Amino acid sequence: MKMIERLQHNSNKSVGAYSERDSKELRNANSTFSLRENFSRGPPSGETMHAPVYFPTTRHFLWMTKCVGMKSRKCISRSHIMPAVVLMTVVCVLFCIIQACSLSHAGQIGRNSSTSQLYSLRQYLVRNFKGWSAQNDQIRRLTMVKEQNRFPSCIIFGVSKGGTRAVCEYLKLHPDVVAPSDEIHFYDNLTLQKEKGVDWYLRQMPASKPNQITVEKSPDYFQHPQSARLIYETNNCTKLLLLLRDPVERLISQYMQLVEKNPSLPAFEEWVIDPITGEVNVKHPSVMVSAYSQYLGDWLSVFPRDQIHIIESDSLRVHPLEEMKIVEEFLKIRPYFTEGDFYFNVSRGFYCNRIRATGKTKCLGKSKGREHIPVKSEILERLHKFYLPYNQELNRILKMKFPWS
Ligand SMILES: Nc1ncnc2c1ncn2[C@@H]1O[C@H](COP(=O)(O)OS(=O)(=O)O)[C@@H](OP(=O)(O)O)[C@H]1O
Repeated sequence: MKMIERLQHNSNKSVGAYSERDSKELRNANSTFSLRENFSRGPPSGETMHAPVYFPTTRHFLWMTKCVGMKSRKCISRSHIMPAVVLMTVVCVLFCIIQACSLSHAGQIGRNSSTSQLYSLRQYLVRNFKGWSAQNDQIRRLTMVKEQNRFPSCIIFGVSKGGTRAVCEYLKLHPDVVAPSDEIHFYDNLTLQKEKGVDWYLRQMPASKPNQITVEKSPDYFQHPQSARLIYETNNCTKLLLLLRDPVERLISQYMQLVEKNPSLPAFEEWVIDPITGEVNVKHPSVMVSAYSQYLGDWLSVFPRDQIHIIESDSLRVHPLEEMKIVEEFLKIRPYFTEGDFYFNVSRGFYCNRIRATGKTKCLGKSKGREHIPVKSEILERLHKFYLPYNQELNRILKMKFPWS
């Protein structure tokens, strides 16, 4: 205490005149006082506020009166500046990363899982800090990157094994198109509709900019009785893409997929022919999906014909560029596809893509283009005969003719 009194006594000395020994002692003295203790004591009687440097509680007092208000440069020492610079650098770097991820998600930069995680972090921060959110919106307005989740303008609604993945992947190359990477299966799943609702469906769509359209592909919508009406109720302007393939080929393709998942499935002939009646087994939903006319009526009773574009699968396989140009026109997106975007991959047996930005090639996964089992001609004939009336009805409804109908 003696030492403190001496220091208080010296309080009218100038800072410069203060000896190094004194300041060392002052530091030690201050460190023995708790913050609360010092403030409750207040300045000793007779002590004036203009020289708080020499008051025993100087350190805390300084922080309260000068440093916090940043009015005095004296109190900003090197030990304060360095952490502040480091902190500001970290904040700036984080801000840049998060903004970059935002752009990336909007399709400006390549996407990967870590950027989408950071994008989610950014979304979380934006939601939670309203001030930052307002600032962020302003930045977005200024940079014209107004990205948001939108309901699909186009749904590839069927048919399963018709080449739906190929069309979706081709479309995703177009800069004006975004699409979820997976099938959403919302309109063919009553539980999803009841429990999660249409807001959930919207959240599954990737963010898009105003000049982009969203495309979704879930080929099982085609045979689901409620899908057409539900899609129309969500967005009656939705354009629909339908791929139709030779019904027998489509059935064999689906059987190949089923048998890969369940190797104990009977051989194709036994599976497709009902052992009791000796007729085509209509109990298999997969058999009936190829009876296209059965389902198409539902869609045409809800959607105007000009909102549905039909692609014949074999034509897409052989002439992808021509078919995609027609799709561009149908979707009213700017012409983008050129010959250089497609190349025939001999080992896969279909066209794959060449990515413009990187020059790399991109093919569909191994689950596409499975080798088909050989089927006896007698079974093939029976199947063609079975589908004939459905194909004729299809021609009548669509006023079109297909190579297999
Ligand atoms: N470019 C192109 N054009 C036309 N068809 C193509 C193309 N690329 C792949 N395929 C064939 O599409 C079949 C898979 O169809 P989907 O993608 O609709 O299958 S799925 O319903 O999503 O599982 C699948 O049929 P299978 O060969 O019978 O497996 C593919 O061969």
